[in-house]
Amino acid sequence: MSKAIYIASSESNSGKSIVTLGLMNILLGTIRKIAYFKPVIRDSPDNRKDINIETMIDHFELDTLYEDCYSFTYSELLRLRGEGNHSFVIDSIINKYKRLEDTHDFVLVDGMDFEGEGASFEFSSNVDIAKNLSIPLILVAKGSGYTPAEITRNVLSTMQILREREVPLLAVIANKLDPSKIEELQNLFAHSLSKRVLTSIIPYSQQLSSPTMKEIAEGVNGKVLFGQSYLSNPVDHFIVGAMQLQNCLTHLDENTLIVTPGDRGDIILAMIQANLSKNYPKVAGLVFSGGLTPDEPIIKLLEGLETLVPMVQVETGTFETVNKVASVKSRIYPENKLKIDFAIAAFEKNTDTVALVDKIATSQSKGITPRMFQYQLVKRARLAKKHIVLPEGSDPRILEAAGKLLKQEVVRLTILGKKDEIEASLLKLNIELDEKNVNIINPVDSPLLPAYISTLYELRKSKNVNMDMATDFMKDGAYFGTMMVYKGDADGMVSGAINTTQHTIRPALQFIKTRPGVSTVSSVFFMCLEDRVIVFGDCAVIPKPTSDQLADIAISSAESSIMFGIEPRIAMLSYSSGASGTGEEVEKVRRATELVKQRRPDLPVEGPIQYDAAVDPIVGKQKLPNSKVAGQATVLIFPDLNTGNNTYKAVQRETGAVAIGPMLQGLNKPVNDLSRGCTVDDIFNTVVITAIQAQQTKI
Ligand SMILES: CC(C)(COP(=O)(O)OP(=O)(O)OC[C@H]1O[C@@H](n2cnc3c(N)ncnc32)[C@H](O)[C@@H]1OP(=O)(O)O)[C@@H](O)C(=O)NCCC(=O)NCCS
Ligand SMILES: CC(=O)OP(=O)(O)O
Repeated sequence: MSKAIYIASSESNSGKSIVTLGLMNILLGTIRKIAYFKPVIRDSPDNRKDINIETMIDHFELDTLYEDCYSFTYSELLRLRGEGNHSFVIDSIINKYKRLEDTHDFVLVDGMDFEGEGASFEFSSNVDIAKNLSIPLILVAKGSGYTPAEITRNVLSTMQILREREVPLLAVIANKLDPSKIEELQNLFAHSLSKRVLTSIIPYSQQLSSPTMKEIAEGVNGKVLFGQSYLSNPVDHFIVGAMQLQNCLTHLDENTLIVTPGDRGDIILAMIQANLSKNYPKVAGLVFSGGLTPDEPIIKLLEGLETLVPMVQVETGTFETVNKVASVKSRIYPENKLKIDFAIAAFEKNTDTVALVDKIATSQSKGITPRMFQYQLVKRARLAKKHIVLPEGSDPRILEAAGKLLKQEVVRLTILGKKDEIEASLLKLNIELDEKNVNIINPVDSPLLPAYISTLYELRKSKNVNMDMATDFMKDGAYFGTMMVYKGDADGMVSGAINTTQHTIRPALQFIKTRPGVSTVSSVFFMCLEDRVIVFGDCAVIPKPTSDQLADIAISSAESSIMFGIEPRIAMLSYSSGASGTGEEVEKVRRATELVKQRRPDLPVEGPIQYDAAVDPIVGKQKLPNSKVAGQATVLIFPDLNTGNNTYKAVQRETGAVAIGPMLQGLNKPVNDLSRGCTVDDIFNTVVITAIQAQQTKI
C-alpha cells in the first residue's frame, strides 16, 4: 500500500478542503495513525497559523505538532526557487515528509493552494513534490464557471501532464458543479477518462461557498463591535443599506449582509428587528462603512439587547468595502464546526468512499525518485555509523566531502596522508573536521605498518611477493587502506579521486577477494535520472566479460539493486532485440541471459535487448511484445566495458544525471572506486553507499 496520498487541484478556489477533510475522515476509519502534511502554506501577514493545518489537527485530534506539518510558506518557496535553490526546497520537503511517514501509518499530503504566481507554476510545483515524494495523487477539479465539456478537457490535459511525469492518478473529484449538469459530466467522464481512475462529482453548495461573518470581518479588516458569538453566521448575499428603510427590507434574502454607513441608526435597528421577525429572513450581519459608529443612544440600545447579529466597523468607504466583501472567499477553519461537518457529509454523500479507500490501499508507489533515493541512503547509513577510510587525503575534494560527511554524522573517517599537509589544506579550505570522528594516518610512519606488511607478505607470497615488495606496496594509500578494511581496522574504503581504477581496486581483488558463492567482482552505478533511479553494470571493472561473467554481473547487479530498494528487471543489452541482429557478440549476450535464467529463475531478465526497447514502453512493446522486462528495465547490463563505461559517462554528462558509484559488488568487504572526474557530492554519495554495504557485511 502506498503510505500517502497527495491531494492537488489544478487551479484556485476548487474547494480542495472538502476532499482533504472528507478523505481524512474516512481514512481514520481504517488507518490508526494518520498525519496531515501541507508542504507549502499560504503567507500570513500577521504570522497567523495556517488554518488548514489548524483545522485538521483540531478537528481530527491529530498527534502532530503544527511546525511538523509544513515545510515552507509560499513566499519562502518563491524566494528559494528564485535563488536557484530548487534541490534544497525538495530535500527539505522530503525530510519533513519522511519524519511524518516514519512515525505514522499514513500521511495525507495537501497540495499547494493558488496564491498568484500563476496556475501553471503552482500546479507544476504540486506535481514536482508528489513526484519526488513518490506518492499517488487525487485531482480536485473546479466545476464552477465551466461547462462539463470544459471541465473534462481541463482534466484530460492535467492527466496528460501527470502521465508524462509518471505521477499515478487514483481519482478525479469534480467539485462545486451546478447540480443540473451532473449527469452530463458523469457521461463525459465515463466516456473520456480511463476506467482505472475513480471519478466523483460534488455539487455546488451555497453552505460551503458562503463565507462566514468572521471571514468577512477579517476580509474587510474590520473591528467587531457587537455579536461576537454569531461570527459563524454564513453570508449568502450582501446589499448596500443606503436606500430608504422600506426598500432595504424588501431586498433581504436569507443570510444577507448589509453594508451601511455607521450613522444609519434606522437601518441598524430595522435589520435587528428583521432578524428576529418571523416575517423576514435571517440577517447575516452588518458592516458599518466610512469609519462611522452609531450614535450614543443607538449604542446604548444595542448594548442592552441579548440577541444581536455581528456588527463590524471599517474605515473604508461603502464602495471600497463592498468590493472587499465581494472578494472574500469562503474557507474552513477550526471553530466552524458546522461547515466542517457539512464538508465531510458532502464528500461522503457524493464519493464512493469504499472504492476510494480500496484504491488507496492497493496503490503502490512505482519507483524510487532520485531525491528520495539519496535521502534514504543517508538515513540508512546513519543507522549504524561505519568507519570508512579515504586514502587520498591530499585531494581537496576528499577533504570537502569529509567535512560534509562528518557534519551530517553519516560515518566515522580515517583520512590517509601527511598530517601537516592535510591540516594546512583544511585551514585553507576553511573546513573543520569533528575530531572525535576523524583520524589522520600517514601510512609510512604508522605503527600499523609492520603488521600490515607481514600480513600482505603472508597473503601474497605464493604470488611471488617478497618482504621488500610488500613494504613498498603497503606504503601506498590504496594498499594501506584496503589492508585496514581486511584487518577490520576500518569497515570500508573509498578511493580513486586521484588514482586510476586499476590502482584502486587491485589490492582488494588480491586479498579481500570475492565473497562465498561469487567468482567475479564487478560494479554498478546507480544512475539518478530526472524521475527514477536505474542501475548500470558493469561500467568499471571487467573489460571483456565472457557469457559466464556477464551472467555473474547481471545477478550481482540485481542483488545490489535489491539491497538499495530498486526492484530488479534485468536487460542484457546488445545491438539486437531478440533475433533482430546476429553476430558473435549477440550470441555472447544470449548465452549469458540463459545462464541468468538457469542460476536465478526468480529474477526477471530479458536479452539480448537494445537500450531503447529496454527502457521505452512503446518501443519495448513493438520490439519484444511478450517481454515482462522490455520497456521497464531497471537493471541494465552492458555487453562490455567500452559500452558500459562510456554510456554511464555519456548519460551523466549529457543529462546532468547523478551517477553514484562505481560500487564494487562481489567482494568480501566493501571497497569502492571513484572516477577521477568526481565531484564532492560524488565522493559523499560513494562513501554513503560504502557505509551501507559495510552494514550488510558479515564478519
Ligand atoms: C580490474 C583489473 C584492474 C584487474 O586487473 P588484472 O590485471 O586482471 O589484475 P591482476 O591480474 O593483477 O589480478 C589480481 C587478482 O585479482 C583477481 N581478479 C582480477 N579481476 C577480477 C574480477 N573481476 N573478479 C574477481 N577477481 C579478479 C585475479 O584473479 C588476481 O587474483 P590472484 O592475484 O590472487 O591470482 C582490470 O581488469 C582492469 O584494468 N579493468 C579495467 C579497469 C578500468 O580501467 N576501468 C575503467 C575506469 S572505471
Ligand atoms: C569509473 C571511471 O570511469 O573512472 P575514471 O573516470 O577515473 O577512469
